[in-house]
Amino acid sequence: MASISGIRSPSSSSALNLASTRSSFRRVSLAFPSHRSSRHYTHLTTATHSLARDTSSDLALLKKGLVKDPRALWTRFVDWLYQHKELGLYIDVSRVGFTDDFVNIMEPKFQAAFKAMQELEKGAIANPDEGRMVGHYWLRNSNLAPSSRLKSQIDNTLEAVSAFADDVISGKIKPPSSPEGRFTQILSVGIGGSALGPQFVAEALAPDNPPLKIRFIDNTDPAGIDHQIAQLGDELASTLVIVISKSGGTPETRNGLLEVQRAFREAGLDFAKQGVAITQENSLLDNTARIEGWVARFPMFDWVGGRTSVMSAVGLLPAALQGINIREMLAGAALMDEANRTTVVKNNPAALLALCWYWASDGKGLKDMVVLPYKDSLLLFSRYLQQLVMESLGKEFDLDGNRVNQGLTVYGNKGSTDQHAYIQQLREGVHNFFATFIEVLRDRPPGHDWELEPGVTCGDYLFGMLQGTRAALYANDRESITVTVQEVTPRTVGALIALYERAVGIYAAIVNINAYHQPGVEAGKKAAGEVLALQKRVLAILNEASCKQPIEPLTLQEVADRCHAPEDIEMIYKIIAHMAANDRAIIAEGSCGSPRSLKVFGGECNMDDSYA
Ligand SMILES: O=P(O)(O)OC[C@H]1O[C@H](O)[C@H](O)[C@@H](O)[C@@H]1O
Repeated sequence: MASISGIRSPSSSSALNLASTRSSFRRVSLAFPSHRSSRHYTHLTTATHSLARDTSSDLALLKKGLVKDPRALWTRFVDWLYQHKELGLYIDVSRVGFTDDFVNIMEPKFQAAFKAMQELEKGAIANPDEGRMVGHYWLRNSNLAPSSRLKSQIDNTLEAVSAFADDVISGKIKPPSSPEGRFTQILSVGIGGSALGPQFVAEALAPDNPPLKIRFIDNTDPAGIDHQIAQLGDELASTLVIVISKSGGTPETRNGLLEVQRAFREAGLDFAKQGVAITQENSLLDNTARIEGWVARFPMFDWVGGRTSVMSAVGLLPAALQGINIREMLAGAALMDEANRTTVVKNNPAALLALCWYWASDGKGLKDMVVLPYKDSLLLFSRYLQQLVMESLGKEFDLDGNRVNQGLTVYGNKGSTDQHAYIQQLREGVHNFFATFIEVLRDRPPGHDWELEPGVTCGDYLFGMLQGTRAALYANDRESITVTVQEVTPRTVGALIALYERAVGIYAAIVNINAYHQPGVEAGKKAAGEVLALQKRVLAILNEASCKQPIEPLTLQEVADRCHAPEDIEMIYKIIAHMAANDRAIIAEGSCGSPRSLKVFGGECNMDDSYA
């Protein structure tokens, strides 16, 4: 059957192959100058013909772009509004322009995705490349765990985390040499999934005066580490250091630990009496903590990925120590998981998000997701989602081995702050995004509000800014989702995390990728290792040169030749520039601005340095 532009559409109806549908979309769209209207048009064109529907009214609608008539929009709003009563959470997808036909086309894909999620929850090897189960949903409902052994691991860990936190807060477990007689600070050392969840939860939920305050070392930046340690000052003596690493071998985390241990030594403190490890059993970190006799060790499980580990000891222990109700967080997540098990797309909150993501980004990440919480405490949500979404969905190959270069870019900060930064471009500039507003209805705890002008509170302004931005973006054909919660509580934060975890899982199933591995991360790590190995050779050559009488400054080419790595001369230049800036290489002649002029030797004469 022919579409209106004369291009043939895919023929089957419910079994419609979205990949071929997409290629038809693309060809059809060439006929239309406006990207927005062409895309709407093409979706409908293919859909309506393949499903043999009456298209006339929809076509007229699509030619006009998004629904703009206020009454029609209200109807769309009411028709599609999702509400989770118990959580007090709403999702409004009315400002995303998907059509009913698109929903119908996607239905089989969603049913397959729901099935995949059911299998995953039953313990299937949902991460085939790594041969692993994917069990973060069991963490908030251990009855779902596929064996009693796993269930008791979850339950026991939760008990142990709660008991340990209680004992630390009450002072039963205390640091050996603190005048305060109890722990007052947490220093969390970890990176990626071993930092982002705890950081988000702390920012969102820590009370103003928590029993223990938290700081993070989440990088191998020496100045950043020094800053955290300096800020602790004398309180280092009452700091509980939690080292978090699933693998137990991440270099940045190891470096953070070594730096902190050095600070403890310099302060005359016994690190082991203040150290806690969260890691997989028998990892390097686990063995170190066991041998050195750290205060406590908590397990991470093979079947929980770093980016979904916030409901394991990784997120729960730091949260509990800050006085955050972790059982409520788990309850919120469990309620959301339950809602996400329905197989009716319209009633499934995570599926609704996945549907919008697919529509807005053509199922290929062609548009970015801008996440805008209008609440300061949710500032880190977009940073948290960056790893959850981009490490899960950003994949080169699909499950069948086809090169797909999938992904969905996430960024954002908070409203209304961003209104004074980049909303200008969102409203009027390059149209390469869709927005997600996170709205929090409760402005302040009851009884604290006041009107800063007649009839208007500070929170009314924030509300007005959100609604105004949403409307202004939509008026310029920029689509948005709005997720609304009553308050930022452990329950709603747990629910939000669970919502996005599931949306990522469903979306990944729809686009047929493995959301649970991260092969791309290894390339950078491997290359970093090679750089450090080369650096050791460069250092040995330079130090040897500095031992000569007289000292023998070398050109970059000479260094490269002596390292037997002439092809690495650019990297050798960068290594030397970095070492020179840190007084470990001496520039005898020339400058880094003209690399060929450089002559260098080592910062110290050390003939013991060897290189292979
Ligand atoms: O928890 P760790 O094993 O130290 O891993 C920390 C992070 O490292 C990696 O680079 C992975 O890509 C992340 O998914 C992970 O969260």
